[in-house]
Amino acid sequence: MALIPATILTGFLGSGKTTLLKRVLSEAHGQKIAVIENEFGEENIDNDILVADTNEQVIQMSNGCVCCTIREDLRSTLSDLAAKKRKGELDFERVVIETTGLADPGPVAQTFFMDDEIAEAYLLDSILTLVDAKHGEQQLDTRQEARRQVGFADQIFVSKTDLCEPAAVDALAHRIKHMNPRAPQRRVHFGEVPIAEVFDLKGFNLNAKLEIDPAFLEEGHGGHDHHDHDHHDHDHEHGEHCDHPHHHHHDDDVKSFVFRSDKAFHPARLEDFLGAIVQVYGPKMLRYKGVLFMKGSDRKVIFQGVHQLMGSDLGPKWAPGEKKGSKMVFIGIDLPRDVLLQGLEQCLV
Ligand SMILES: Nc1nc2c(ncn2[C@@H]2O[C@H](COP(=O)(O)OP(=O)(O)OP(=O)(O)O)[C@@H](O)[C@H]2O)c(=O)[nH]1
Repeated sequence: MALIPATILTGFLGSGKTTLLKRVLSEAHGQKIAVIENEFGEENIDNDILVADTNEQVIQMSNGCVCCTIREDLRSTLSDLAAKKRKGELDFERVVIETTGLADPGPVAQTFFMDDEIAEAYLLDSILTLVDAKHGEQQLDTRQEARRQVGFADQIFVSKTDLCEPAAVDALAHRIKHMNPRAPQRRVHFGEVPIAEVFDLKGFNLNAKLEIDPAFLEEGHGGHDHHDHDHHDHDHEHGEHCDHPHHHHHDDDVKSFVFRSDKAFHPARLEDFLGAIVQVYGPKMLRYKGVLFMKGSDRKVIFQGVHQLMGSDLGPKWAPGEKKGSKMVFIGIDLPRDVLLQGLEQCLV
């Protein structure tokens, strides 16, 4: 049986992975694509954002990050998918794994080489990395995950250049080129990219990966980092603070929490509250998004933001009989959870 091509889609929180994937899925006429969605935090909002027509199988992997806590889940999900395809129970031609924005692509890529069963069923086609032109410099300065995502990329897409001065975009492109001279770069506007630049790149070159991380294929690498993104106070869990790439403490200071309610939001109140919150806490708000139940609207409102920049779109109509309600996820550093949750309660009708 032919190997199933697999693509790993990475990029820091809010860099535009889902936007690009949504675009690709709606453009991939005739191609059947299985998507493995991994989200940081307990709520999978992207499910509501991605188009879910019959050509795609979207498999959710929440409550952990594929690069560490739920890496075994990734292996078994890939194994199940391949078995179902073999038996004719599922029909798809390729797999795309959208990682969390905090994932280290190394351990995710390793899954395709460490396990014989996976290696015999799949061919890792490429690692695609999105870089947010607006926030990229800062993310690369402060987050090791962001640097590793660039380092491991076979192809880099720079998003949100529309929000930046051309000189700033050029400087970022130069920096990325320096970090990863091998990967071609392309600027993408809201995920608009020819499908030929996304699939069948045959970009994954094991030798290049080994240069980045000599321990890349060592047994057990990454697999014993059982840390939990929602877990507090575990900086000292491993009893060491070295910069060794195996100990990617990407969750040390990043926490997430969820707001849920069955009541509708009062649109103006919510807008005022969020506007004020991002003024104060924007720099610490790495990512927030939600599906909202708004008073006076028969459609879902998809709301999301990165730092101070936020926006909303009208989503699909609430289906007849569907229980209306809102859910929002906030991912950030030292966010005042109670202030946010109580403030949001005040915005309900
Ligand atoms: N201005 C602008 N905004 C963009 C562009 N691409 C994506 N966005 C917006 O950036 C926000 C984040 O995009 P997503 O595609 O959800 O990012 P993501 O990487 O999937 O986010 P996480 O999975 O939460 O890490 C959304 O509001 C997008 O509409 C772009 O090229 N320009």
